[in-house]
Amino acid sequence: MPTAGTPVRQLDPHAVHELTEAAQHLLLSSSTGHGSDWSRLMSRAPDLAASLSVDIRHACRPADTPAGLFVLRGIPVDDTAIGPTPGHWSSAGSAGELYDAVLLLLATVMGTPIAWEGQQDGRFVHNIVPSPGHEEEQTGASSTVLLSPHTEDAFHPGRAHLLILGCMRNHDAVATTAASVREVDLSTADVALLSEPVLPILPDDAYAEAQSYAGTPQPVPTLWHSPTGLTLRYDPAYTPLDRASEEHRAAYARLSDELVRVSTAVSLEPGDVLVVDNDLVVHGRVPFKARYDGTDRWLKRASVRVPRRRTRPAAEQDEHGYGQAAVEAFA
Ligand SMILES: O=C(O)CCC(=O)C(=O)O
Ligand SMILES: [Fe+2]
Repeated sequence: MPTAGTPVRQLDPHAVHELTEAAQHLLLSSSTGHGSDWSRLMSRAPDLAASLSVDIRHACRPADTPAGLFVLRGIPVDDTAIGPTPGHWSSAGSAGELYDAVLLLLATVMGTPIAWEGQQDGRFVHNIVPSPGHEEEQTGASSTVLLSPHTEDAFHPGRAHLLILGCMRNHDAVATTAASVREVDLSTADVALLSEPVLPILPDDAYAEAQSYAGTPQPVPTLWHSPTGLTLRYDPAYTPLDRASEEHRAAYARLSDELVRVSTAVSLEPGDVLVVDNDLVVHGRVPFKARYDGTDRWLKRASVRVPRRRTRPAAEQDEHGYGQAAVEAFA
């Protein structure tokens, strides 16, 4: 069970049936005989998503509490049928592709799915699995370290508005952590300091190519007021804090402490779909010991842009994004 306090939106059996039928239809109509043609599949997703019932659309409405997240529950996962957990994203192939299609449909109801050429081969649905040799990284492939709270793809102006994590398997109940900026208690002075563009956010280890980008990293604000309230862009593991003044660092540390204070742990169960507002909520993961025997924790991840959402500072339009481009589905 997710920790008490996480809003859970239960899908009824009828909605689940409808969703899985639509996902199966999407896969069948995009089958090439040896896998799925994902560009064909993506092009068919909008019509199918638009035909889904009001129950599903209602379940996909924006997060409506300051926690900025919710869990969709009720989708069954057959632990045997999905096969072993892949040892690395690059060997996942079509493993669990029914759930890729389910996540893409949900993502399409919520907005426009995005992918990154420089990450997981440009796939729209990523496989998050612990991988040998990556145990201590600050990426989804790690395990033994705390994956510290972060905004997803914080280095980039095209980052997702919503992050969707679908659970395939989680035998050890390893928790995802989440903390909302709308729940922190910070002084007006600290908010003002952290609203100044002082520090850049560098590309994370999942983006090898962006890390060798030759341009100068551009400083960005950590906090700002958007029309809906306080909003953040935060990834301390990739922020060169030593470039800031002592005063700025102290304010940043107070924000970090507050995010820890309000943090919740969400232990996803198979079939759970966690939807996180990436403008309000930072997420991470507690440390765990990988099994590396085919029964490891396995999540699917999709990223969504919400058309016409105006939560980002105008100055972001001038950022170079370290040469990376977010690829929008149906563009
Ligand atoms: O493993 C998790 O629960 C979250 C990993 C993560 O940060 C991500 O998938 O973006
Ligand atoms: Fe993440």
